[in-house]
Amino acid sequence: MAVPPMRYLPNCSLLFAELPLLDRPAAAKAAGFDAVEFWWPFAEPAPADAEVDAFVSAITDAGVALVGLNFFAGDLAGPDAGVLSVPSRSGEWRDNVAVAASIAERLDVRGLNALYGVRVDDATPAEQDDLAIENLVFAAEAVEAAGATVLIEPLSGPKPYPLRTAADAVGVVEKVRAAGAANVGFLFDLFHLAGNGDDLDAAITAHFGDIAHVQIADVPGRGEPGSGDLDLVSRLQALQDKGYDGWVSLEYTPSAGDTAASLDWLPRSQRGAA
Ligand SMILES: O=C(O)C(=O)CO
Repeated sequence: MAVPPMRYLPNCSLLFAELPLLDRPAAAKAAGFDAVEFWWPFAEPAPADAEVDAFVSAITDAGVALVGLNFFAGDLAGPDAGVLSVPSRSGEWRDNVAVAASIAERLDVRGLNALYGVRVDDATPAEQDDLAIENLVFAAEAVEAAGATVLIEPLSGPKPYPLRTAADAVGVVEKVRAAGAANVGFLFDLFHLAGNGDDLDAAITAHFGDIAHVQIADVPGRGEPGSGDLDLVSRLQALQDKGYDGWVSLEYTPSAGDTAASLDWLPRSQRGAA
């Protein structure tokens, strides 16, 4: 498989996960990458300063850029997929935004991924959507000084997560912009969208101007490119042909559990920042 020369980075919540979290940035650097991203790396929305400092040091000591970071998303391995549209969790969201914004300022993080949250029984979809826009504007304003963009991602899977298509996610981007925050963009995750049966080519055509970040994994299985049957190469080529010059995150689970072996498809010469 020959992928176009783009700026690739590993998502270190899934890649290098055979190592302790704080050892992963250095492992990514040793594997040839200049940048990484993480899902929220702490159990709490507002961890102790010492925990944050240790994470920041792991990034800077490794000599990589932290390009992307998810905001706190609740129990992502369990029932949650974000907290920002869940009324009982707005306090956690606001506490978390302050910490995430400070990390963004310290490390010059470009994109902060704001998972939308699942539907809950004690609020209507309309109430959750109104709260989501309010909380997204709050986050966008908080990270503006760092020059960062808030990212909106569609997800696949069984949770009652309402953003399933590119149009769903871009609809939220447009509402946040209409509410006054310009630094918000669409996270074009090819794995989740393909898993939901969305038309990737149509999404690139219709929503290219809103794409602020790209994530890839193969389908089915969320393994490395080549482990499934999704045509990632032609979609990356289409993005490049249209002028996408942002980052492409490798957000997959190495199919044999070994990150080094899972990177054979990406020559070392294509791993550094272009
Ligand atoms: O939960 C997931 O699958 C994600 O992609 C989070 O960003």
